[in-house]
Amino acid sequence: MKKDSRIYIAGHRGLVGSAITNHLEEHGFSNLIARTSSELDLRDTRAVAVFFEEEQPEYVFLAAAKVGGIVANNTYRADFIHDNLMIQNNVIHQSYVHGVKKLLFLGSTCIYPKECPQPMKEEYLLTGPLEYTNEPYAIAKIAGIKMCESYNLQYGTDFISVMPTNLYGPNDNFDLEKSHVLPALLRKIHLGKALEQGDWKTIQRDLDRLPIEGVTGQSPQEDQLKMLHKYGVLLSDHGVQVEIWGTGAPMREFLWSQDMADACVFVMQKVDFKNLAEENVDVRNTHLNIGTGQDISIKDLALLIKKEVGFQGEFFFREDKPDGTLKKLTDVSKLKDLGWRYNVNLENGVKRMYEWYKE
Ligand SMILES: NC(=O)C1=CN([C@@H]2O[C@H](COP(=O)(O)OP(=O)(O)OC[C@H]3O[C@@H](n4cnc5c(N)ncnc54)[C@H](OP(=O)(O)O)[C@@H]3O)[C@@H](O)[C@H]2O)C=CC1
Ligand SMILES: C[C@H]1O[C@H](OP(=O)(O)OP(=O)(O)OC[C@H]2O[C@@H](n3cnc4c(=O)[nH]c(N)nc43)[C@H](O)[C@@H]2O)[C@@H](O)[C@@H](O)C1=O
Repeated sequence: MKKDSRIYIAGHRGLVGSAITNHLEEHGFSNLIARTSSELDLRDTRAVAVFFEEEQPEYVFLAAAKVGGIVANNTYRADFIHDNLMIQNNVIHQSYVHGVKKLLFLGSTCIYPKECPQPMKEEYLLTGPLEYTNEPYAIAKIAGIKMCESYNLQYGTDFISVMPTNLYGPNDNFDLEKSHVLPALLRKIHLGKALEQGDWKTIQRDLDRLPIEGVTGQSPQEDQLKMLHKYGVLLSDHGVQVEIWGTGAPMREFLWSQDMADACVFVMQKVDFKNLAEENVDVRNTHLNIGTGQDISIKDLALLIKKEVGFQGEFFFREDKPDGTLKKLTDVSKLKDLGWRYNVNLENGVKRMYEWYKE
C-alpha cells in the first residue's frame, strides 16, 4: 500500500474499523474511503456495486459486520447469518469485479469447534461441531473465509482472512444486552461504584448513553435504581452487587483494538496469497489467527476490572445466562513467525479503556 493508495475501510466507525482508520491516518495514508451504514447499506447488492464503480478502491479492510456478544448472537440468529453473509458476499464479490489489489476479511475465533484442541491452530477449522449460541455468525464467517480462498484459487485474487480473538477498546459497544463481556463488565462495575458512592450524576450521565425505558424523570433516583436493577447492578442490604453472566469459569483471550488495527495493516502490507504460494506455504489455510496467546477466566477478568475501577462491592453469578465455549485460546505462532506480536497487555488495556470511558 502506498500513502496515496485508495483504501476503503468498511465499518470505519466500529471498534476495529475506527482503530484501523486512526492507525492509517497516523501513518500518513491520505486517501481513505469510508461510508456509514446509513450512507451505504452493505447488504444492498446494487448499492455496493455502484459504490465500487464510483470509488474504485485499491485496498479493502472488511471490518463491517453484524457483531454482538453471546446473548445477542443467540437471540438474533437469523440477522447474524443473513446480514453477515450479505455484507461479505457483496464486498468480496465487488472487490473481485473491480480489481481490488488486496482485501482483508475479518472473521472470528468462534469459527473453531466448541471442543477444539487448545491452543486453536488455523488447521483445526471444520474439524468438529461449533458452539451453538453463535453458530449462525460462525457459519457466516466460515463462508467468508471459503469465499476469499475460492476467489483466490479461481480468479487469482489476493484476499486474506484474519481470525481475531475477543477484542476491546475505544468505540466498543456498551449496550448491556448486546455487547461483549469486557465492555459490559466495565460499564456495570463503573455503575456499581457510582451507586455505592451515591454519585447519581455519574449514573444519570451514563444511563443517558442508552435509551432509558420507563424512566419518567419524576423520581430520578427511584428510576435509576430500577434501570440499574435491569442492567444487573443491585443495591442490596449488604451493599452493591454486580451481576456476571454464566458461571465465571469460561476462559477468554482479549486483544486491545489498536493492536488489532496494527496487525491488520501489518498483514495487509506484509502478507499476500501469491507470495505465500510461491514460498510453498500451505495456502489452503488462507486465514491467520490474531491474538495474544494468553487467556483469563471471566471471574478473574471481573476482579481485574473491579480493581481498576475501584469498586468495593460484590459479584453474583446469573447461571441462567449461557457460558458458551469454555475455552478458545488462539495459537498465534503463524503470525509470530511472520514477525508480529501484540503490545498492550490486558491490565494496561483495561486501564486505558476505563480512562477513555469515564472521560
Ligand atoms: N469485537 C470483537 O470482539 C470481535 C470482532 N470481530 C470482527 O471484527 C469486525 C469488526 O467488529 P467490531 O468493530 O467489533 O464491530 P462494531 O459493531 O463495533 O462495528 C461494526 C461496523 O459495521 C458496520 N455495519 C454493520 N452493518 C452494516 C451494514 N448493513 N452496512 C454497512 N455497514 C454496516 C457498522 O457501521 P455504522 O457504524 O455506520 O452503523 C459498524 O461501524 C467484524 O467482522 C467482527 O465480526 C472478530 C472477533 C472479535
Ligand atoms: C468475539 C466472540 O464474542 C462472542 O462470543 P463470547 O466470547 O462467548 O461472547 P461474550 O463476550 O458475550 O461472552 C464471553 C463470556 O463472558 C460471560 N459474561 C459474563 N458477564 C457478561 C456480560 O455482562 N455480558 C456478556 N456479553 N458476557 C458476559 C458470558 O456468559 C460468556 O461466558 C460471539 O460474538 C462470538 O461469535 C465471538 O466472535
